Amino acid sequence: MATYDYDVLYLGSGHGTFDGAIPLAQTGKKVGIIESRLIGGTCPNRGCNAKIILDAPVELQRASERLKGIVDPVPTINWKENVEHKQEVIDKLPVMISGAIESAGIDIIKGYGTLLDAHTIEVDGQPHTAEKLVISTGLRPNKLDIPGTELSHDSEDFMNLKKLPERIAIIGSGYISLEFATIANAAGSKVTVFMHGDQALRQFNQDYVTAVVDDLERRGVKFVKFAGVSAFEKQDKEFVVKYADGQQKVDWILDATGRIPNVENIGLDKVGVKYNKHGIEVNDYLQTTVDNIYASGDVIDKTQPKLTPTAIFESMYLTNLLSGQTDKPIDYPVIPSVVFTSPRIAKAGVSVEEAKQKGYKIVENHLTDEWYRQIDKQDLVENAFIYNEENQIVGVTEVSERADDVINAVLPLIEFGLSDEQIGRLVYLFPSITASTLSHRK
Ligand SMILES: Cc1cc2nc3c(=O)[nH]c(=O)nc-3n(C[C@H](O)[C@H](O)[C@H](O)COP(=O)(O)OP(=O)(O)OC[C@H]3O[C@@H](n4cnc5c(N)ncnc54)[C@H](O)[C@@H]3O)c2cc1C
Ligand SMILES: NC(=O)c1ccc[n+]([C@@H]2O[C@H](COP(=O)([O-])OP(=O)(O)OC[C@H]3O[C@@H](n4cnc5c(N)ncnc54)[C@H](O)[C@@H]3O)[C@@H](O)[C@H]2O)c1
Repeated sequence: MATYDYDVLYLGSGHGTFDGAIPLAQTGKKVGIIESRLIGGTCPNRGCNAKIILDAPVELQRASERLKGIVDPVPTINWKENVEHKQEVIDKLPVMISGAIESAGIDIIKGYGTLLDAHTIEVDGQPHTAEKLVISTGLRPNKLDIPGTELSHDSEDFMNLKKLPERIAIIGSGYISLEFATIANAAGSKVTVFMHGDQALRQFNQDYVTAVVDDLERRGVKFVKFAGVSAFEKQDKEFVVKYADGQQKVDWILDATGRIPNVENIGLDKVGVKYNKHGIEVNDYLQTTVDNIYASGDVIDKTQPKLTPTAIFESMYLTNLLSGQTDKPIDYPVIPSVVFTSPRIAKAGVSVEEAKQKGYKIVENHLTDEWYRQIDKQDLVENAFIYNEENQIVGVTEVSERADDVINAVLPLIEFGLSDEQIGRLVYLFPSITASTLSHRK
């Protein structure tokens, strides 16, 4: 039998890898991780963690704005300090994650890996072999294929800006666009969002999205629908966005038109791992078209949302599969999702749209005047609970400043299909967002 350097070798070190690789090594497997950039991947270093730190002062500013007269004055955001604070907090993350990886006895191999054959990944001319490989190379920002595309920037560049540009153009109207439009607008930049069509955040309840977009418009963000952005140009110190109805001068351009899988130039074709423009093709065991090669995280072509909780769940599933603790296919739980605008929009399970198609019961609540939400004078609180034929909650969505907490609170009720009687036995702290929200569930 062939001997390899490792039992399992991961390509990429994000959440699709490290959450599962650490417990896998603790089962006694010899594990290696190859990473070309910062350990921990996108989420801690240039995604979720970084973004939510930049957003914290926006939350504070919004709350002070609503409590004007009680809390004065409404704070302004010091961009430079905010970015420095973000950096100080996130700089510790790759160090901490590397420490946890190495304490578990895992080798970290720094460099860009390319598959040579089904058991070998080469880094800087050095082959590393393993019985099983896990490809977890994530996504990278899309770049519009238009003249002047090199003049635009990505989400990572935005979060590292030392000075906030006076005028920012954001292309696209998905998660990154709306979250960053919120942050830049609150910090004082003039933002224009160039939309592909006439709908932002298409995966979310459109009534809630419209309310958030209207609020951003009132705050000065301009939305250009069916923009048909065709070119970027540089004129002296300014940049010009050319679009269907004309052109607009700005100081900085953010291309937020989606993220694409890192599947090229890593040797997948050579070894026969199939992929397409959505990512690597896997079966229900996260196994690729080559038996001993698996994939995990955002790089997989999947219907599940490409988010950190999904990547963590997949890497933990592979821990169990590759250590022999399960031989069952992956069984995804309900994966919640939130867009960190202010107010936020969050959801889990069956959507209102699907519920209408299926004839499910929909309980809609307008909770702006509810006493708990009036503590900080929230001016937009709407939610919807979806019930199936057995009267179990199968979906929930909310727009409010606390929408993320609400969805987390309702999630176990959906995932475990609790009956009304069982939910009645859950006694929550009072006063609290969970107690307040669940009292309006039916
Ligand atoms: C701006 C932004 C904000 C986000 N906010 C949220 C959020 O609030 N909540 C949420 O759930 N999700 C959020 N996400 C998504 C989240 O970051 C991803 O779902 C998550 O990071 C996926 O983990 P992963 O391990 O699959 O990929 P990644 O974290 O991208 O890790 C892949 C790693 O592989 C490395 N790599 C690639 N190719 C090679 C190679 N050939 N050799 C060596 N190394 C290689 C890369 O350098 C990278 O470190 C956000 C993403 C972005 C961009
Ligand atoms: N809160 C979160 O969980 C969070 C936050 C940020 C990012 N993310 C992750 O990162 C991924 C990428 O975020 P994103 O906002 O870049 O992608 P996205 O898929 O959410 O949005 C892309 C946007 O670009 C638009 N677009 C596509 N092609 C275009 C074109 N040619 N011209 C103009 N617009 C075009 C789309 O219509 C859409 O509005 C998300 O899907 C998500 O997985 C998650």
